[in-house]
Amino acid sequence: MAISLWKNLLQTTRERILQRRRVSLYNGAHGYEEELIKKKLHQFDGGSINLSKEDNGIGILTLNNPKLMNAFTGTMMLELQERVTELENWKDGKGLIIYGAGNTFCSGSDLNAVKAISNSQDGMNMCMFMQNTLTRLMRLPLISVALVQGKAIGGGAELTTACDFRLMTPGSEIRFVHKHMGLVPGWGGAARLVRIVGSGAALRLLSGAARVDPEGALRLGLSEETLSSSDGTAALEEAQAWLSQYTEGPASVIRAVKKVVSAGRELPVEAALRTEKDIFGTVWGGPANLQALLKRPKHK
Ligand SMILES: CC[C@H](C(=O)O)C(=O)SCCNC(=O)CCNC(=O)[C@H](O)C(C)(C)COP(=O)(O)OP(=O)(O)OC[C@H]1O[C@@H](n2cnc3c(N)ncnc32)[C@H](O)[C@@H]1OP(=O)(O)O
Repeated sequence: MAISLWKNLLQTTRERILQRRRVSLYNGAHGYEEELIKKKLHQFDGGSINLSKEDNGIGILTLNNPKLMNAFTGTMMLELQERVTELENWKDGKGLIIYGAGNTFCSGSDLNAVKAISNSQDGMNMCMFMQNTLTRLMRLPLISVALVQGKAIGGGAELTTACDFRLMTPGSEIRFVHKHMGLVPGWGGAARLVRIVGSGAALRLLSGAARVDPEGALRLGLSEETLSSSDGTAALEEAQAWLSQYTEGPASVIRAVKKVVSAGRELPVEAALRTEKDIFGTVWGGPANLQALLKRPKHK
């Protein structure tokens, strides 16, 4: 009993060390004054970001502003940051599904708010806030899925790229409309899209502002699967079933798997190898490893 407690304490300590290595993308040195930005965003209210943490370790995050096609108001951006903090502290979490209310994903920033913060400094501040938040979302030690129903437009398209996977329903579309707004992605969507589909396809999607349907997304590697149902509840159940095949197993192991892949995805190879070593150290001789050694499973 004492050994098991000691090992859990050791694992938690190691996790805290690894977690401390994560730093915010932007800080004061970049002119990022978070409290000022939050005060500004608070002026634009409406909608909500809801989170349900299921017993199976999968979180369901709902973009809830259906009257405006789930466009992000300022307060929804603040709530997204709060939910990401909750998810960072959810130690039993293994997976995450992000979807929109009303059978549609998200149509980007609330254009009413965008008009009010159209000066460069406010725009840059919103950009830094959302890049910070979506980078933390991307780095969660949970396997994440964007369930795209209806439309993922502009910032909504960018939000899908902050997830590990995208699942689309029949008739849905992902569209980076930024060019038509006289913009480029600002929530980190360009940097992530290049890593998902390659620079050539990313350049075509951004410069062409093309609609990407489920078949096109499969061809590009932007979507993993086209679900059979576009109905909200059925599509969410399908997405949960799809994700469950990857989150089955001890949370400590699933979270470690996501961490080593995140390291491989983002770090130079030697830093990735050292991080992999550190994460390996948190599971080697851990409860799941010792139990497996006792069972001696045959991997037929
Ligand atoms: C870095 C990210 C970037 C930024 O922050 O600058 C952005 O994301 S900019 C915003 C990019 N998004 C858009 O430009 C989307 C604009 N909306 C549309 O193109 C359409 O609404 C569409 C294709 C999403 C859906 O079209 P549909 O015909 O199915 O529905 P409606 O257009 O009638 O929309 C219903 C209702 O929602 C309002 N709406 C939709 N999107 C937004 C939005 N982004 N901001 C504010 N309001 C939005 C739309 O105006 C309708 O309301 P109504 O009162 O009936 O006019």
